[in-house]
Amino acid sequence: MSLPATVIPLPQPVLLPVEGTAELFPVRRVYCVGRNYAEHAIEMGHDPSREPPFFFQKNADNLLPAGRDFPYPPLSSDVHFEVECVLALKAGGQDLPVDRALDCIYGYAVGIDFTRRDLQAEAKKLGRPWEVAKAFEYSAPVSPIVPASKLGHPLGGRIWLELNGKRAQDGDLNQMIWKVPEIIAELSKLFILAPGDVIMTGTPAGVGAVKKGDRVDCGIDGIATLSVKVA
Ligand SMILES: CC(=O)CC(=O)C(=O)O
Repeated sequence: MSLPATVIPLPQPVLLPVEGTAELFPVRRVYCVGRNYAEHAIEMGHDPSREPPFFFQKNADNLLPAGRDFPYPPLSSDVHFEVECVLALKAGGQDLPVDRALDCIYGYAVGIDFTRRDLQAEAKKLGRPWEVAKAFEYSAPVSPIVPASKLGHPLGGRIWLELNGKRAQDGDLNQMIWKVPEIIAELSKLFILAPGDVIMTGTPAGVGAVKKGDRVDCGIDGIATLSVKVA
């Protein structure tokens, strides 16, 4: 089928590499879970027993495929790393039951939710949205996606991040407050999920600032690793 003529060039699709194949994963939306690990909620000054996790979004074209440097963004002097387990969906729907949620997952990756913490603090103080802190250019480096057909659906696994070779974040996927099927079910109450959606599932404790020249290595044991230079 040929595409209709457009008045401006068509935006480029966002395509992520898939481990073990030359075929690519096309991205539709990027959802993120906030404060999904109790110790991270506490380090950010919140009580996880009183406030459940919540959602926010990044833009699809904020994803930065592996192998590229992360350019330090403008208008911030406090950019933080947050390592996360990333889900890539092959199916979606609305009001999905928890026991069908895993069927929606195409694969898993490790990613970083870079955050302009100073702008986030200001937004929180003023009751404003978080996009300026979260949804900026190149703010989400992500490893190649590993298909669940090869991996299965990991319930646990060490998730870690090293800054210049020193371990900063060290958690386990089994520490998530909302587990992966619950995240998908909760999100599908709010939005119609679809193939191509990507979900960043929250970060464990130990977040911290980067500066130009830093090297960030992160991974989820048994799933993927990712190395990013801050340029
Ligand atoms: C406090 C945050 O930046 C929220 C977030 O991204 C997370 O908890 O993960």
